[in-house]
Amino acid sequence: MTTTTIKLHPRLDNGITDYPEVPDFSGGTLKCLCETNKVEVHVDSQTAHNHACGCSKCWKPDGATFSIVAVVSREKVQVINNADKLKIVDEAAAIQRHFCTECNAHLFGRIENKDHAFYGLDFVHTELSDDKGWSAPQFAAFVSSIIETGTPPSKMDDIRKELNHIGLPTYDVLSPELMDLLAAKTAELNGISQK
Ligand SMILES: N[C@@H](CCC(=O)N[C@@H](CSCO)C(=O)NCC(=O)O)C(=O)O
Repeated sequence: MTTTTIKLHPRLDNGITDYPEVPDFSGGTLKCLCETNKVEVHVDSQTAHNHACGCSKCWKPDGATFSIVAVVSREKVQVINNADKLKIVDEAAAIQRHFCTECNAHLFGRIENKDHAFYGLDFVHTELSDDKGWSAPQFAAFVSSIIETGTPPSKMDDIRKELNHIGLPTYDVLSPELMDLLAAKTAELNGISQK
């Protein structure tokens, strides 16, 4: 189905596969890619805002151009095994991505800044879970950002078409709904009331 030679992501290249979203799904366990002593993180909830992300910072499986990442309340995220293998990619980043120091998979990204619009939410890659029922990707974010990591601008038209073809609207930042939340937080922090 892919019209471009670019690999979007194994779960997007043949359409949106492996996302049999289940209405009352209540979560599952994310496991890192190590053969043994896997880091395990239990997510005790369905996720929201699942999306393909083209930014340079979100974890992608080998060969993929996009990550697939969703959010969930931080209280629902608990490391249950091999926490000692986790480290933070960049403590100065808005999203503190906790990765496995052996296989490099990102288990969860946490926002610690209480003034951030998304404080209280963790970012997770549910492809790291064998449990079936997680929410499916709904849009593609930070699409132009893939140029920053080597995709030629000449391929962007085909890539956007392909993302649209599989049902994902494309944005060069986040979705309008999430951008509105970020802007409303900025207004709040600046003491501007919405009439
Ligand atoms: N062009 C940059 C964009 C980086 C960026 O802003 N990434 C988003 C991704 S969130 C998931 O969709 C973000 O909010 N980052 C905050 C952070 O990483 O701490 C690039 O590609 O690097």
